[in-house]
Amino acid sequence: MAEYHKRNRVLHCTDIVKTFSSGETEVKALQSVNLDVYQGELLMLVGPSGCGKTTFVSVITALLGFDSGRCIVLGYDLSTMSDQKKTAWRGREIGFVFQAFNLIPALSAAENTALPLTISGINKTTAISRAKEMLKAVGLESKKYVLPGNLSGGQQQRVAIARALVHRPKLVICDEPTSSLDHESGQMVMELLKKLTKEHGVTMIVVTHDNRIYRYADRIAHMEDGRIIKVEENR
Ligand SMILES: Nc1ncnc2c1ncn2[C@@H]1O[C@H](COP(=O)(O)OP(=O)(O)OP(=O)(O)O)[C@@H](O)[C@H]1O
Repeated sequence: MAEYHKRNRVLHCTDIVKTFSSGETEVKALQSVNLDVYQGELLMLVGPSGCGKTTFVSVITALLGFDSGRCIVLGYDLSTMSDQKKTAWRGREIGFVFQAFNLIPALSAAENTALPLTISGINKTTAISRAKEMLKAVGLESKKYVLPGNLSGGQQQRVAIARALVHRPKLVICDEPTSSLDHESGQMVMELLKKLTKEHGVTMIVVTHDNRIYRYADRIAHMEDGRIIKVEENR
């Protein structure tokens, strides 16, 4: 039995449709997406290029609107929220990890990690102290004063993970977190994401093409042509 809590639904999407139009052309990026995601699980979203993965994670984090369907995320019905509420909600409840770590070169690991807190108005001393705790959780306590350029790719991604989690979001979206890493660093990053999911009760949705990391998923949602065609339990 998986360790996540099937009763606590973090995401509930039904019949999500999203069409992009430019001039005469229309692209049905999401045709009718249905998906439930539960608290504390690591769900991987996989599928061929262009099948709609980025569009879907943009919709569920309220970065992109949708045409029809229902999308409840962490108890919020996204179709009824104002843009201002969406921005505040996203900053508070969601963390993002990207393929390109997007660290600021002139800031130390601790300062980079602290950014979401300082941006939200928390004073610098408190922010740095919480950032250091988070760096400890990702195994980088000794690198807290080091600049990103002096860290390996795997270490930079661990700083990016610390930054994504420092404000204690309930949902973390990881977009190809291992694809710019070598095999060993990729496995370490996935071990870490899995551990943080279980220890902090956070829910992770990992978009990936990297089948070497599928074994870290609790479930794998397969997407094709704007639909989720299959969700597998990973035993
Ligand atoms: N802003 C946009 N305007 C027009 N079409 C778009 C836009 N964004 C995405 N699309 C189209 O929507 C479809 C789904 O794209 P999406 O980026 O969600 O796929 P993906 O599965 O994330 O692909 P990849 O794995 O290559 O990142 C594609 O046909 C894409 O060309």
